[in-house]
Amino acid sequence: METGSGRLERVGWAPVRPLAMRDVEEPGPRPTATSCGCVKPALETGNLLTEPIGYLESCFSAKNGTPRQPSICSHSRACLRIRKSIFNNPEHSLLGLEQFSHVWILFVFHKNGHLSCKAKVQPPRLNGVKTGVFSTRSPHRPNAIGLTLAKLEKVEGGAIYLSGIDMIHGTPVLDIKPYIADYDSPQNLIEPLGDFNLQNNQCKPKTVSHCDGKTDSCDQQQLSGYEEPQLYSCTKEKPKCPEDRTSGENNAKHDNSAKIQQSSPEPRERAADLSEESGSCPSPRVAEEQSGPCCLEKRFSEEQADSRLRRGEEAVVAQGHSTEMPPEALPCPFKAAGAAHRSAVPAWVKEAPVTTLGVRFTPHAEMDLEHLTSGEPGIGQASFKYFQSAEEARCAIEAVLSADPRSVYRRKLCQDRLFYFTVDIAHVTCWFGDGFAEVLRIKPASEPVQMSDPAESLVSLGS
Ligand SMILES: C[S@@+](CC[C@H](N)C(=O)[O-])C[C@H]1O[C@@H](n2cnc3c(N)ncnc32)[C@H](O)[C@@H]1O
Repeated sequence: METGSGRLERVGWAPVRPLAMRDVEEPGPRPTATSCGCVKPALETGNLLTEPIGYLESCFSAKNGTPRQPSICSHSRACLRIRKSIFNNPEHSLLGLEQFSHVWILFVFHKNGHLSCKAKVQPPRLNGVKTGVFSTRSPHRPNAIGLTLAKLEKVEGGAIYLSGIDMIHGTPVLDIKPYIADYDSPQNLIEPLGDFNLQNNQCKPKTVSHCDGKTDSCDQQQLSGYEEPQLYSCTKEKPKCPEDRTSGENNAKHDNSAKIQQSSPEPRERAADLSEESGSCPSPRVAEEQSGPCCLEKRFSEEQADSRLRRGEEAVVAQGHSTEMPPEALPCPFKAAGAAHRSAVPAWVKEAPVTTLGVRFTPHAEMDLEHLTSGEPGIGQASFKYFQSAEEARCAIEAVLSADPRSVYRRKLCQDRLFYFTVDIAHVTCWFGDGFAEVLRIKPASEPVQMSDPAESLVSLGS
């Protein structure tokens, strides 16, 4: 349940379970129960009373249409102001952070409504098939804590500006940590462990090829043999790469001699959509090959950066298994390989049955987008708060839609229904056809997004 401040009630407090059960199951110091049945916060017991360091100002106002992973939409932007109640001088807490290109953001899925106690979830990428919650990036988890690797655009005073995010406006942020490739990314890439057979709901272990070398050429070799999933198909010429401009704008940051992590990741169009699906679960469909063109040409260096990000992401999901195969029957890649440096993901992460969609805009929608940018009479003086151009807005809309943001339920049972989402000041109406999404209208969002923390306010990230 949510509190007035937008936080889940149980955040900071241990799940309310009978003490007798805890006595049996959990060794270690016993928490003390209060009269209300809560457990006293104590580091020793892991019952941490959290206090958000800030509330995110995001270009996504609601869950609908928010990317399922940060890598889906590099144009998605946000700002986080450190609250004065946390540190007297919030800017002091951010000293040195500007030397990093990427940061981990730990946050609360505050709009989940309640904490989840379901051990199995249905990631949209599995199209209705269930798997264990801890093998997914589902927002519905026992402690409702999210983890996102975001690009750090700039640090200004007591605020950080981010891009490549998948959190909604008002998200309570618990912590920021620098991304350090040497610590956070396993050095070697190996192939997916097995084929996730959706028809039989079984995992066929695959011959795993290991690369023990640490050179880029080795990585490259492996990657070149790897089929990239395509996440979006542009209908127009490729726009100017925003990262190019951003890096120019952030010269001061990049010129800093202390900044050494050139190998840091560049979250891009690739996405491991491991989030949970809410709604009903129709029967799984037979796996299909992913198809469709990918218009995002990448520079070689970006490819390398992407590969590093992939390795970082891949480390998150360690073992592939279906819900019907006992986990103990499957090989553990880390133990089997006897190497701590390797990461692996189940095949369903990379070869999901969910197709990447082509995205198109009707002439009407194209006109709407122009109006939105120019702030023409009758439309109002709309101007983007987060996007730096109409082209960025278009790219973000395309990226969101090409990853098919619909729930499995909608995908299967409400195919002809209109789909709405708001990004920045654009309220987008679209529909989905076979293998594509079409944007019908883009109108100014009627209501400004409300902050969870009333002390905070919207800022323009374009400045
Ligand atoms: C699948 S989760 C992944 C988040 C993070 N990258 C992770 O792995 O923990 C991302 C989805 O969570 C939902 N979401 C984002 N912010 C949220 C919030 N504050 N409360 C509830 N749901 C949120 C959106 O629907 C978004 O598509």
